[in-house]
Amino acid sequence: MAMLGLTRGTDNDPLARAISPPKKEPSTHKEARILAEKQAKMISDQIDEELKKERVAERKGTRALKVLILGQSESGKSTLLKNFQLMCKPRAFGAERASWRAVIQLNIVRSIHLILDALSAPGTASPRIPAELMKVKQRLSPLLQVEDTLTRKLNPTGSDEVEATRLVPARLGLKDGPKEVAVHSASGWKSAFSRLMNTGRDSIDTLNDVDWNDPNEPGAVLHRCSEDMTKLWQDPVVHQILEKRNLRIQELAGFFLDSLDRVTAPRYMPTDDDILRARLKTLGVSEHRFTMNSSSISRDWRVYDVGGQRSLRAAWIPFFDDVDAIIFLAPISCFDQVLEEDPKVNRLEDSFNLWSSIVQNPLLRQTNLILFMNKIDIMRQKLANGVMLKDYVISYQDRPNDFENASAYLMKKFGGILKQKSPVSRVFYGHLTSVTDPKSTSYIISNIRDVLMRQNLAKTSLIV
Ligand SMILES: Nc1nc2c(ncn2[C@@H]2O[C@H](COP(=O)(O)OP(=O)(O)OP(=O)(O)O)[C@@H](O)[C@H]2O)c(=O)[nH]1
Ligand SMILES: [Mg+2]
Repeated sequence: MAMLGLTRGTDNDPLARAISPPKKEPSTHKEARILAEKQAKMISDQIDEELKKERVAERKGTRALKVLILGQSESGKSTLLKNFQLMCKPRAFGAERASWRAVIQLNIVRSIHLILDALSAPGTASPRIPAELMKVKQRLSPLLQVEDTLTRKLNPTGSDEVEATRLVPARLGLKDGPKEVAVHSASGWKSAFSRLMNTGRDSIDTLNDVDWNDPNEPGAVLHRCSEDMTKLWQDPVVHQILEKRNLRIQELAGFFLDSLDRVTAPRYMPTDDDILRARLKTLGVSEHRFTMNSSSISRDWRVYDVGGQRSLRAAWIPFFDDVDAIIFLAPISCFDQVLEEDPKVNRLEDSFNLWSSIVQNPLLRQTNLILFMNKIDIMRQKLANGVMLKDYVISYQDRPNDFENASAYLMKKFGGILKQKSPVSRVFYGHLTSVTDPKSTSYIISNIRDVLMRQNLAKTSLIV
């Protein structure tokens, strides 16, 4: 690796000029500069050494397998990554349990905020709100105040790691909406959070991180509002209004309103299942290292989780180089939904287009493409509730509106795109998944692991 700053005297080079020391440098500055340069050289040498090792390992065929998880926003990428963590690093996964509580609380507040917005939204077709429900609505107003406190809790050091934007429920005709919190990496915010928890403040219940003496503490506010939230969620008028506005809160990412009693209890600790259901949007790309074992072979994997929102997709491309496999998540239950970032685009259509551009990409010719048709649990429910696939996918025509036929049809469509658009002929690996179910997901991950490791072993023995 070239060391900038150690080679001087190139007067014509503007970069060298800009970083060279002043002609009359005081001796203390000179010493500090020389020390800094020595340290920089040491770091540079270490990086060179690591790169050398990586290249040697690569030649021997033992470099880490590189796997990218791709798909649109809310497709389940970070949830799939949590499954990898649960399988390969269960202790670390468990140690981070408490950090997820604030995310779950924020998810609850978001659902309630959306319902309250729907009740306040203008619209003559909505039923009249009974006086008792109005009182519940009023008593729940402190909940909306804790959104900011919760966001700050997720970002105790005030870093750029965490961002919060307001969702604008355009369909409701309102200016303001609940908060959507997003993070840059899957681990930074958690370690900042646990550092705060380990400061040992006496007044705080460290197991729960809840200061019960503070009336504004989110955990305490949620606990106090629990009964009213349940009343709101179970009210038939509320359900009529939500139905009229076509708002299916139970399908929202991070839905916990059916478990309010448990999740708002004073000593609540998120379960594995809760963590898999918690929603925290990803910004940027984060790398995660796992050691995978298959038939007595052990291999390092680097798994990359990315942000799926449209504006974040350009950041995927630098990671396409040398990638062994892409797991592409297409949430098929979203066939009747539009993108949050662009309400003109149907989500399933977006998944087809994205899949199509990935299978065609020349940089990915050598890459295994594995499709997860995800959220099949929601898909089953939706079709059973009578939402018609043919209303959104015209080519489905009069085929039966059941899960078996619908999923087989969509799988064929994804497979067809691969066959038609891929520049090389390749195997189509397609799975029906529900990545919030850790049991079936770990079974699928094990299958993929075995296929990739066997394939890589075959390649290595050809090389040797
Ligand atoms: N019911 C159900 N929910 C799922 C499934 N997969 C993911 N989810 C939920 O969908 C939400 C979104 O999942 P994420 O993993 O955060 O989505 P993402 O693809 O990482 O989204 P971005 O970070 O915005 O790109 C989470 O609340 C998950 O719990 C599934 O198969 N079934
Ligand atoms: Mg994510």
